[in-house]
Amino acid sequence: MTRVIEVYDTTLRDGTQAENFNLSVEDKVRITLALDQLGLDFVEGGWPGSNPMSVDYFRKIKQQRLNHTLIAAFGSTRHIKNNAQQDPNLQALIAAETPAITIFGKSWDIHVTDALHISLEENLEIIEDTLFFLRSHVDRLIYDAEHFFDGFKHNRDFALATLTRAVQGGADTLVLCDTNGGTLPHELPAIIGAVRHHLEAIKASVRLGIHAHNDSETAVANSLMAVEQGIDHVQGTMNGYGERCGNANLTSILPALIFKMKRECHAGKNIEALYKTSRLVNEMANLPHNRYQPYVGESAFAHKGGIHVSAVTRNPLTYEHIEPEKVGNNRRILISDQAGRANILHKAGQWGLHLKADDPLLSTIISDLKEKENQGYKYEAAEASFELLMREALGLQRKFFRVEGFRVMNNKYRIDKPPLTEATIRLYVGGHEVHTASMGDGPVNALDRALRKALTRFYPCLEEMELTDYKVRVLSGEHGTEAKVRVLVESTDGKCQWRTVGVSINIIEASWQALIDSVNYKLLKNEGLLG
Ligand SMILES: CC(=O)SCCNC(=O)CCNC(=O)[C@H](O)C(C)(C)COP(=O)(O)OP(=O)(O)OC[C@H]1O[C@@H](n2cnc3c(N)ncnc32)[C@H](O)[C@@H]1OP(=O)(O)O
Ligand SMILES: CC(=O)C(=O)O
Repeated sequence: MTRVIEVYDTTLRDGTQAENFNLSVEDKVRITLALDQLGLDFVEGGWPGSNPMSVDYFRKIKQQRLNHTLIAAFGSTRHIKNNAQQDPNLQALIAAETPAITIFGKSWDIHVTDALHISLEENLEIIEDTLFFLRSHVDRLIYDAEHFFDGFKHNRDFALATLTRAVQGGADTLVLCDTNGGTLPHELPAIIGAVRHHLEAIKASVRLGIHAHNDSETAVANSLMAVEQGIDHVQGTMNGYGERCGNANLTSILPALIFKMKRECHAGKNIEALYKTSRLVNEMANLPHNRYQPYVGESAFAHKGGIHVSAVTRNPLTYEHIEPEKVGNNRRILISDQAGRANILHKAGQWGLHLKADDPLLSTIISDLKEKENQGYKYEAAEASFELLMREALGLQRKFFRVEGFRVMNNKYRIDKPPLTEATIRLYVGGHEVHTASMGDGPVNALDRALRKALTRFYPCLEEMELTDYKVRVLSGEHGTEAKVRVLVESTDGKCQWRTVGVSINIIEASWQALIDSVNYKLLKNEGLLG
């Protein structure tokens, strides 16, 4: 009989051992609540013997109502100098008052002799009596057999003996850890088979688990292979954070278990929350979301090549391994020089523009797009500019204003003072000539201000708009300061965001193009002309 797979998250403990991945106590509590919503069985909150923050977390999480998740506190076997009752680490674990405790111990003989400087027999003793001491204090007692796979390969009898002693100490779950992440999937069946055989021989009735690190980039594959071999407790972290190259990534493991291997696990009940939970973890850690991440990355279901888009719009199965909505993600169609008719028709439909497959303007739009991309424009990240380009081609662009010219002056009047920048603009709105000037922190800021000053009395909605990001990319390094630049501008009006692009050998001209597109887009939006 196959058992329900237990999923154990260690983002808050092993995840925070990753470089640059740091969480406050409040972040940890928020992530715990989200993981509970997702339906994970365990959340390992930290090592209470390690730092006051972990202690604080265990105190605060007790005040929260969790629907399903059991909180686990983590620590090592007792120190050789202490007996279990007096070991400060074990005392801290009990004080955390969690329903589960996870203890890691050494399985690899060189760790015992070279890292702990104790004998193999002493290591067996500290495993057994640590677990024995903790047994009565918790519902679930989990033993992480650190470096189990390496230990097994070097000294099989000793590695197996550590498991025997963990069982004798009262562990209900034995987790085989690939701590250095060097094991490959094909090695697992023989090792797990030997462990199962050993446990049967000693008549142990325990769950077997896996905890894989990603140093060979096989942590997810190893975890899934372990499940194939009958393991029914899987540890990992959200987005794969963890010491060095990370841990097994639960955002890949969960959908694979549920949708592909058809295994039952509680997290399956709310798997459509996977995408937002994965993003929440990154937001809490103030890290960018990896757009290429399987299942939960923004590009995981983004189609760029014309051939792909054509097929996917006819039947998504042609280029998608699962439906994006199943994990809370969505399909995206990209616009670039690799687009074909299907990409353009899809965007036209999305934006409410009437364009038929046999309309000759379709070819005009595609050739305009490819010519512009060849000049350096990139519409993938600036769809608002492409929508304007399409409207222009379809004769749907409104002329809100006509610019006659602009001038930007940068005056470094004293070498020890910041420069003063001023922009002037001359434009027409209907029959009115408008001539404005504005100072700014820099040329783009001065232009932006002068443009709004000129237009706001005709179009007050521009007051709601602000530029939120500005990126410049040099397109060819061959001509030094004469190289072309691409400017990407991100704008918002508090309700939505849009991105526009400009390209020129002059950075101010490129910025101006992106700025003008952004303003035009906002004006169209305000008139309800956007789809
Ligand atoms: C595989 C893993 O990821 S395990 C988790 C690793 N995570 C961390 O290390 C983060 C939290 N760690 C910490 O805050 C600190 O390392 C502490 C509080 C645990 C220990 O700090 P310190 O007492 O200063 O020791 P230090 O950090 O140098 O660690 C080495 C000590 O741990 C002992 N130790 C290491 N593993 C074990 C173990 N499984 N069982 C018992 N003792 C152990 C070593 O024997 C050594 O003690 P010694 O110097 O008396 O021989
Ligand atoms: C326990 C653990 O984190 C490891 O062995 O990698």
